[in-house]
Amino acid sequence: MSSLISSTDIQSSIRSLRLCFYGAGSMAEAIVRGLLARGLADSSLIGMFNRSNAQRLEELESRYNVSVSNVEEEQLDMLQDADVIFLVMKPKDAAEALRKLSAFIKPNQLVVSVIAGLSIRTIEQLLEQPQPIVRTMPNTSSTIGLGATGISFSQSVNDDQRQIALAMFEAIGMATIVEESLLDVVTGVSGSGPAYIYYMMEAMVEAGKQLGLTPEAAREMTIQTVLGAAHMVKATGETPADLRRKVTSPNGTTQAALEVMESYRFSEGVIQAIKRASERAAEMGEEIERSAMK
Ligand SMILES: NC(=O)C1=CN([C@@H]2O[C@H](COP(=O)(O)OP(=O)(O)OC[C@H]3O[C@@H](n4cnc5c(N)ncnc54)[C@H](OP(=O)(O)O)[C@@H]3O)[C@@H](O)[C@H]2O)C=CC1
Ligand SMILES: O=C(O)[C@@H]1CCC=N1
Repeated sequence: MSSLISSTDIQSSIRSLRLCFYGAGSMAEAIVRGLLARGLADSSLIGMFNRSNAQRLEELESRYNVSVSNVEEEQLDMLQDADVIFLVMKPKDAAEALRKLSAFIKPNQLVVSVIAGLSIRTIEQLLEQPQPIVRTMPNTSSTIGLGATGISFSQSVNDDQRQIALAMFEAIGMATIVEESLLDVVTGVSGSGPAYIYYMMEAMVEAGKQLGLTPEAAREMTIQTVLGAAHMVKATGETPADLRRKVTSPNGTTQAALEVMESYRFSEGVIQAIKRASERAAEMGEEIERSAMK
């Protein structure tokens, strides 16, 4: 693969790559949908398979025109023929999947993992050979091109492969290269992050309904408020704290609301939640590492 890329036509180079998605759940779909929507992949070169859910494969085939298979030999062909293999199964299924892959993976095949907690070292252990590995932590907003992805590389990833990986994740949102040791933090902040915002939105909609808004009005007002707030931070370049102060009139409604939030230790709760998510990512990585030793 190293001869494929010049910096000027990286996008067309990526389009010529054969991609295999080992796992066909939410995250695999988010990446495929994002890459296709941005014209950065050719559906005829994408293969996807899962463990047992045939109906899910039919859905993906009809939605994206990708190749799918529930036949083991065909799945092995997809893996063997791929330039890039995406590991998109749950952490608990990773060790078994990687052991299977170790039997035939070739040194030039790029492995891209999105699995929370799973370290490059454990992937290498399970593959039992040096391999170019890109460890990432994206999020589901990649589906609409607004993902946020942290990326780390194994030592054997060459410059072309770095560019390929970076361009793929930049095409489906923003991507930042971080030290591998920080990927668990990225998981806590942005990997799980969309769920925190949805959780907040659920509560805002519920409050609106309880206070008499129709469900539709509560939902629409909440969506626009979150969208507007995120855009304001980005468009103005001001800090969230400054923008918050501009909403908060002395002794007004916002101050009253924020005081209630603080009495429930809202900020502290969010900080502790993100620390716990990141700690949990490390625990999940250790669990896979232990099963790799067996
Ligand atoms: N969801 C999210 O927001 C994010 C998830 N991640 C990471 O992405 C990974 C996938 O998560 P997500 O997409 O949510 O999970 P899903 O449960 O939606 O999908 C997992 C997929 O893996 C398949 N699978 C499991 N074992 C095997 C196997 N041995 N061979 C082939 N396919 C297999 C499952 O098949 P079947 O259904 O047939 O069992 C399913 O298609 C996780 O490791 C997670 O940490 C990272 C960032 C964000
Ligand atoms: O909840 C999880 O474990 C995965 C990782 C990041 C988002 N979802």
